[in-house]
Amino acid sequence: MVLDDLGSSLRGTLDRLQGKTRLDEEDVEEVVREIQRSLIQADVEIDLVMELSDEIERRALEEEPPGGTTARDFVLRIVYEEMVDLVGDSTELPLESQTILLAGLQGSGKTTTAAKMAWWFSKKGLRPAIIQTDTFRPGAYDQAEEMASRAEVSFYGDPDNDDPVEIAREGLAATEEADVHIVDTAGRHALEEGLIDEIEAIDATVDPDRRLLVMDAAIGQGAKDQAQRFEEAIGVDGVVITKLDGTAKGGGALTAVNETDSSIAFLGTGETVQDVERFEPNGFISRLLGMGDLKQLAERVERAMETGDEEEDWDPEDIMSGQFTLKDMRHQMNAMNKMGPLDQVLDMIPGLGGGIKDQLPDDAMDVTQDRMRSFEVVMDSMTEKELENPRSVGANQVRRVARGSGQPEERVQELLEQHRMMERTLKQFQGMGDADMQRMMKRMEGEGGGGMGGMGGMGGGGGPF
Ligand SMILES: Nc1nc2c(ncn2[C@@H]2O[C@H](COP(=O)(O)OP(=O)(O)OP(=O)(O)O)[C@@H](O)[C@H]2O)c(=O)[nH]1
Repeated sequence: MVLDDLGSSLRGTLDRLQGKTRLDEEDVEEVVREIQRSLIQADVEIDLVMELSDEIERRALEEEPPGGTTARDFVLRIVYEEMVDLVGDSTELPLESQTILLAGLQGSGKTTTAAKMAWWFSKKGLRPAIIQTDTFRPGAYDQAEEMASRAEVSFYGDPDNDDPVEIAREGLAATEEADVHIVDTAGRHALEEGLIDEIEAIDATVDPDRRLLVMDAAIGQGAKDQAQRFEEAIGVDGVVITKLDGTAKGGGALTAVNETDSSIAFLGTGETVQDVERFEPNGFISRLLGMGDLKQLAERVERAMETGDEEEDWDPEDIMSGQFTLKDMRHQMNAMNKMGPLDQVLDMIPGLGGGIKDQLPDDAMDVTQDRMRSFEVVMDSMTEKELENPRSVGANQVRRVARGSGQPEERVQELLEQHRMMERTLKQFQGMGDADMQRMMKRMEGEGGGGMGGMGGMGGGGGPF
């Protein structure tokens, strides 16, 4: 899909930040370089690339990662927010009577998009009509009529009339029973004066509620000039990016959005009238970065910032007294991102510290780090409710979380099983008084300190991770 390169190379760079809770300039420069490289490859205009990457760099160096947030999540949230800010929300398209004018170069996909949008509006219960004013390209009328019948919507054109403005006027009158009028216009190979004059005349006649610039995803560096000219001529309220089902990157359309201070309305993903998607920034950017549901992650980091340093608020004794949630597990995993984490956590829990840490096998942490990384990615795609109450997670949620995180369902199940095991172990400790706790620790140490007893070792399987 769009900007796929950004997803894979950026993911690699961000994963290298996995164990860090603080960012140095070198880390940030590496992430920014990756973003610049990928956006340029995706045909985003260079000035826009520099503007975006400067802001990411500034924020990553100036802003404090909130407690309990890894450097990777912190940078990811910044990249996500800046990308969403760049593409903006989808163009407002109220489900009510309106007239929409489509403009764009020859072959950009206007006629196809007119039929796709008409089909989309008809599925929303509205009565759309397409008005075909292209008198320039032979065959335009027949193609438009054919596509309108495939979309099963009203159509108006006049193959015997060579005045597009008159066709537009007559078309509005002839389809007055429709509530959404989509006016398709002629394209040209380039931004000729004739094209601009014609589109200005049609615009003045139909006085549309919305003007959408239709752009082929492959447009590349030419997007800026094209967007500027149509913006000057009629003003652009939104962009439709077509042919995203091909290899094209679509970055040029991001330039057009920036240049016209507009937004993206639809994505064209094939030649049939059903191959159309309403633009949605969260899904678009999350898919783009290949990082599961980033909106969840961004909101979680946001909450960590609002509630202060969660790490300071979190008292490991909490897990001995109440419900043990996946958030507690995440805290422990974040603590593990620092130095010798479980040791610290154990030291924080009365009676659980002492000689146990010397019993942990050396490679335990390494095995745990790998599994922790994938557990983190899984948790990034879980809702607050699921994190608070993992026992409520059923088969459907497991499927959704696996899809959103890009992890196998088995990994999601493994996380839930590890949580249940850890919770069971902790319940054994909860009923104990300090004296009992001490006696238990002596017994465990007496048995060669077999790891954490019910908490298991740190190796694969059987342990809390
Ligand atoms: N694969 C793919 N092809 C598309 C898409 N949108 C349009 N096309 C194809 O691109 C070609 C041009 O589409 P049109 O809708 O005729 O483009 P136009 O802007 O109306 O062209 P003019 O009428 O000459 O100005 C056609 O072969 C369409 O089938 C898309 O999203 N994906």
